[in-house]
Amino acid sequence: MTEYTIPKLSLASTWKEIEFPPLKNDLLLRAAKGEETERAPVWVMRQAGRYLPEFMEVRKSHSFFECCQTPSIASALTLQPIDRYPRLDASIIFCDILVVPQAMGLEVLMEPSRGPVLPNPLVTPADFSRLREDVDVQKELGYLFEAITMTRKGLAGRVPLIGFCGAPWTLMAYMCEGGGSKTFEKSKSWLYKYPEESKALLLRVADVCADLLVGQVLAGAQMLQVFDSWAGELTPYQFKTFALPPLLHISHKVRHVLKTLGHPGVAITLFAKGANAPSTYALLADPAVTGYDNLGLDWTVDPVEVRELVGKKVNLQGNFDPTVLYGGKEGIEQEIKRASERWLKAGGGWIANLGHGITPNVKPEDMGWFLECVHKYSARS
Ligand SMILES: Cc1c2[nH]c(c1CCC(=O)O)Cc1[nH]c(c(CCC(=O)O)c1C)Cc1[nH]c(c(CCC(=O)O)c1C)Cc1[nH]c(c(C)c1CCC(=O)O)C2
Repeated sequence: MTEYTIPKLSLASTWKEIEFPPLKNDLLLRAAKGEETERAPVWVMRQAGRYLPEFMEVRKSHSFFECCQTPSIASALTLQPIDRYPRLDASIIFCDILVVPQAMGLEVLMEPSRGPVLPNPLVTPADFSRLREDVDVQKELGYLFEAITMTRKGLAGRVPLIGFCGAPWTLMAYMCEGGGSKTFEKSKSWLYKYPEESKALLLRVADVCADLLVGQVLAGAQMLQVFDSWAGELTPYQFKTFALPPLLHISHKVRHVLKTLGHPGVAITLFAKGANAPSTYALLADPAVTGYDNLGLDWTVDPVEVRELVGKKVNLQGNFDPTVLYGGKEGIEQEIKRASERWLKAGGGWIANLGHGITPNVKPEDMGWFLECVHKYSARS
């Protein structure tokens, strides 16, 4: 693969001409630069999702991927939580990580009871022949760029807009398993049986991810996040050997291409869920090396302990237990107070978030209360 080929994107030459309303709340962007902000900016993974009645209403008449692929719907869904919760400090574009395998030529369905299903997964490396050689991100995923520009205008500067993609290992897991998995039998056996082919696949996926992220930034995304939801399935050795190189390809390519196009660049967050070995943190501690300014933490770690391991160069995001939202008003308040004290003790840039996505049975008013508590208890005196 030629390193860092400039993707063919319609916005490559025109991005400077798009005019956006000025940003009124820059808390997120400041925390992502390492500032110890007056209180933590807060947003939630999957904040536009099934716990919101207004989301379910739209889903009655549109399939999941129809929502992703129709810019006006994706934009409306992104704005739903922002309209409902004035305390949110960021929006994240409505889409899914699995649009990358789709762009590479695999069919992906979203089944109501099972979640994502890929009816024809990759079984052996011979199946690479079913993947597109050169993925034209503009052609396959241009709808996402359109949705981003539309959404950033619709936000009217209320909060910044985050673009995202899945991490290559997590996407490979879906592409080989054919959907979610408890054992990761198929995808992990690839790492043992076909290590070199796995690396090649991961890099191919990474290249598409990088182009997708570049396109999102040119379209107006003000920050980026890479979701490695299944990083915790890997041994620390496998994370270093298989997951990390393509993650670095993404961040370095995104930075290189944006610079080449005269763009100042944006902060990038890596959420490698479950990648909590001290030796893994050591690999991710320096943004100058990794290209990732922020690390998203899941709820199983303590921010003071992580801060001791990573130092202060990298900013941290997280990591309230997602099930705290089922804890009732008092339970929510107590836990946000307790956990916020740990975060303030940890110091450095902090973006408040849950340690994983918000789940469908959360009551919308409890989400509102959670946000209120974060505003209160994350304040630095
Ligand atoms: C692993 C993963 C996926 N998708 C994503 C991840 C990484 C984050 C994580 O670990 O949760 C990322 C994602 N998916 C979605 C977003 C939108 C932006 C946001 O965070 O609000 C984002 C950032 C919408 C979605 N993606 C999905 C929904 C719900 C599906 C529906 O409407 O039927 C939404 C709102 C579907 C989806 N998509 C995926 C799964 C496993 C599921 C089923 C689980 C579920 O239903 O919650 C794959």
